[in-house]
Amino acid sequence: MEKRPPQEQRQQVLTDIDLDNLRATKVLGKGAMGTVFLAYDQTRDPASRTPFALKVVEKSSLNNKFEAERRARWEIQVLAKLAACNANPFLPHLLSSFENSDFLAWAVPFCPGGDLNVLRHRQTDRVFSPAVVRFYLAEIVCALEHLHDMGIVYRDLKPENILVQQSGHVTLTDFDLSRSLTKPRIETLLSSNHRRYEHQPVNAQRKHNRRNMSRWFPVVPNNDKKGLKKTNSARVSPVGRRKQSFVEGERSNSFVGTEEYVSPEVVRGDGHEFAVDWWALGILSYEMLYGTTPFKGKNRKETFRNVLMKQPGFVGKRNDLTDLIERLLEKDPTRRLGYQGGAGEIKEHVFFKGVQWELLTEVSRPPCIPLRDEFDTTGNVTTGWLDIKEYFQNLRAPPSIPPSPSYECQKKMSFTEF
Ligand SMILES: Nc1ncnc2c1ncn2[C@@H]1O[C@H](COP(=O)(O)OP(=O)(O)OP(=O)(O)O)[C@@H](O)[C@H]1O
Repeated sequence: MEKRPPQEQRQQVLTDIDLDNLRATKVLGKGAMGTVFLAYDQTRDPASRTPFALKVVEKSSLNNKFEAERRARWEIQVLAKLAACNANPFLPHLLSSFENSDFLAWAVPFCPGGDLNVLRHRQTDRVFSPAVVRFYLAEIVCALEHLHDMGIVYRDLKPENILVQQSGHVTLTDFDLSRSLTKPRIETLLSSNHRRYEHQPVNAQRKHNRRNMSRWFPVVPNNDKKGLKKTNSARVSPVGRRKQSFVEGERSNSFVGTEEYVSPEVVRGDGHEFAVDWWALGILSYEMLYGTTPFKGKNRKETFRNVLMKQPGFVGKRNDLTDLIERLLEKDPTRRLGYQGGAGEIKEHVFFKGVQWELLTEVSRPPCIPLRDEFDTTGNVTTGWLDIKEYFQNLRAPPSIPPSPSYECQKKMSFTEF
């Protein structure tokens, strides 16, 4: 009889994986690029006690093979870096990877709680209380801070990419859109014009790209007339980025990421950097609070126009959270909270007053603790085994939709220790 694993997943180390030695129990999700399985390593873990998430990309199924493979390899690289730097508790890390002529696959810790979009839809009124928003935002700020310190812009922050771990703490997923701001790139940028954005017409602003380079170099004024080479770095390959949605609230992923989360500087086609993540944090905070994003229009054009022109609307009395949102949704990236002082500036906002940043993982009662539904009450694995290679052979049939995860949600939370 296979027994139920302990509540907290043990620290996993998978040195090598081979698809032939893995057993999958179900499909956890499907993205544009790959399929994510709940898997076990039969050789090292014959009792199937230590599940992990295995993302598998079938090379022949990729529309834009070169670009998609590049993105997959980049994601593996980011996850490997995260593993090497002793993983942040709110970021995943690479457990192992595998490649042959047909597949690219990599393993990361399993998050049984699904994503924040699913979780929000399970709440009364489909919104989180400000205390819950604070809990999750604090962890996400720490995750983004860690990535930015590594020189990586995440560029795909949205509830669907925030997963709930067994412990109830969150972790980011999906790094294929992320991008490194490398030193040579920064040097190139330094030779450009650093005039501050003024409130100018969009076309004029387009000429004044800028980056925050103070993290690596002191920002010095430079009179070089040549403008920055425009980066269309948020653009992704024509590979569709539509993510399978398991609940209401599905939204489309476009050539610039997810439309409702795209920042004004990206819409304008200006170069962009870390501040795009702080913009997305503002959209995320708004959606967690109100259950909708602030600039959503009837179509992409209207959404983008709203992103550029419209101010976010707030219901009811203004408070610390609405102030934070407003400051993150500053259209001019150079005036946006986090632009000058990075995550530190956001952590100091009054909404986070009292948060003990070093003790976030010590918070014993996160808002929701997922139930391990792949195990029945007697501790047996409830689902059958799935042959991964066979799954891809049969892929012509539509993928099955995984059930929503189960949660034990606390009715009331105490944030006194938080
Ligand atoms: N570690 C994990 N634990 C549990 N489920 C996961 C994990 N990683 C991914 N998933 C599930 O698989 C889905 C797809 O994963 P992911 O977003 O990484 O794939 P993708 O192909 O990169 O998607 P996209 O089209 O957004 O690029 C996620 O939305 C999530 O539901």
